[in-house]
Amino acid sequence: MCGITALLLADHNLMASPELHEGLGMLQHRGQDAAGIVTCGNKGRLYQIKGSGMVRDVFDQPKLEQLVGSMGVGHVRYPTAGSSSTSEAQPLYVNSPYGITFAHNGNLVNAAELREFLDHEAHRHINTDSDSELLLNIFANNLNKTGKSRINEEDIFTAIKGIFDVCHGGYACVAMIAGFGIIGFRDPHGIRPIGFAKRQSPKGTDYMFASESVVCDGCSFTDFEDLKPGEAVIVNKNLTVTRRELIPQPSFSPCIFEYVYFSRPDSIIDGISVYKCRLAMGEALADQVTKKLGPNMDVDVIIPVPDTSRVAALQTAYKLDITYREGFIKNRYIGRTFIMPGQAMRKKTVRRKFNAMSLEFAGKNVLIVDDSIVRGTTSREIVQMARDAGAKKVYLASCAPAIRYPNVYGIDMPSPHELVAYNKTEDEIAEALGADKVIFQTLEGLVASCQKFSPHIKSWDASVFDGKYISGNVDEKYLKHLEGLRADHNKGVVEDLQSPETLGLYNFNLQLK
Ligand SMILES: O=P(O)(O)OC[C@H]1O[C@H](OP(=O)(O)OP(=O)(O)O)[C@H](O)[C@@H]1O
Ligand SMILES: NC(=O)CC[C@H](N)C(=O)O
Ligand SMILES: [Mg+2]
Repeated sequence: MCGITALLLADHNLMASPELHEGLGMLQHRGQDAAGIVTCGNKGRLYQIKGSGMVRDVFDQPKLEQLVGSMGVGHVRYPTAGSSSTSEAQPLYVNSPYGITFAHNGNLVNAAELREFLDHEAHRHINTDSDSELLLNIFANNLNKTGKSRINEEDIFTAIKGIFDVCHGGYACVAMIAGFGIIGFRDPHGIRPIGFAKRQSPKGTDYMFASESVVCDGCSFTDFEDLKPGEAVIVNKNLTVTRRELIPQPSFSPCIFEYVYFSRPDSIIDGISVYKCRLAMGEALADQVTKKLGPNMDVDVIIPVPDTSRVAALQTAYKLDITYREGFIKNRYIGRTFIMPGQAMRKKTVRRKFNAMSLEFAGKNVLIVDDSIVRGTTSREIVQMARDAGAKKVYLASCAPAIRYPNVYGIDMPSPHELVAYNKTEDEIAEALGADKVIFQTLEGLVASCQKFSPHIKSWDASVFDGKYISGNVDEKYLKHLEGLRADHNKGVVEDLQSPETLGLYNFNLQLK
């Protein structure tokens, strides 16, 4: 999952970079590998700072001051294609036509086909293994077909419709055309989230796009609206907003994992409060716990795995009328582990990140609640820590069902063999994690927890739970190919091969020193 944002200020004498930077800080939980901002000055010149690491590693005050201009785009990255090399940090840029910068959240499932088309037919040079570079070049190629020296909104809508026709997978995108304005669009299934909001200022209305509403809230924008599946919104530098649904009958299937784990609880995505969904997941989980452990269960205390499971775990405890306690203390300076690259780093980090307080575990039967169990990295360590802290019995409950299938739409889970639940029964999973029992949410329970707040959403991308992929182009052959490219044990090999020429065309990382 990546985070994207774009901002256009009504007052052309102000700078967009400070708020883009703040916005990226609020999206940090969506990507920790790289961050970047590109702004556009009044003469149509672009200014870029991007590099590997967290937002705080890439930017400082002097750098932000170099990013002049009242409009810009920003990105935080969690790679799902290519490598974590700095050369694939976003936003990406092509000078022809018109000077386009681009930021993408999601993943394409027909990247190989697009790459071939761009090479053989469009004759566009692709410099990295990033699928986002392909999306950008399809957009550029479509815009180029106008043959015009200056384009208008119609041309942009036609170019985006052209993307929808050929690019399959999950994609929420923002773009900026130099001297023209900013654009947001969302794939025809609306798998990945994006919305936009406005703010009155003395010179007119400012506009902001963001992956999550929390960014717009935090920057005092109001009237946040999600983009519809297959919709594009253009805000030009004269502050005219034009929006169009480019797919007549889109099939809306937003990613349900946004509600389980990815999004911040204080975001409203597609009209649904993530916080409320997590409370509902906690309640539904309580029913499963009762079913599996019986109404007279021997659980003394419920303990969440910080951070994401807290909201749901509290509600599970409330519904079961069992004491809730924060037994694991998390080091607040260590980021999310699931989105870190490589199993070795994830494992090491989990161990350093948590500390179990014996006074909450010693001599007790504990029910540990997490939002999801994916590779089992967290659960394995947590269960052991609970035992080391003196727990008698350790039950483990997950607010999401067992994850048994890869994700292909922007979450880096490319290999079923890395998933702890793959090909295992619940008892086998419990054994693998060292728990006395594991209890999973049912898929019906999860869907109902989100659906109750969103009767307008009839279908969800729940592919990691049920193996049903909404877009075309996902078959056994593709899944094998993806696993070959991106499974943890292969990723290292690919990255080594690319090294050391991963500096990127503009050597932007040299500016960072
Ligand atoms: O089974 P695993 O492969 O370990 O993945 C699942 C765990 O990873 C996530 O936590 P993370 O530390 O990324 O973020 P959080 O602090 O938001 O909970 C998630 O909340 C689970 O705890
Ligand atoms: N997680 C994402 O959204 C990743 C975007 C894009 N596929 C990349 O790897 O950069
Ligand atoms: Mg967690």
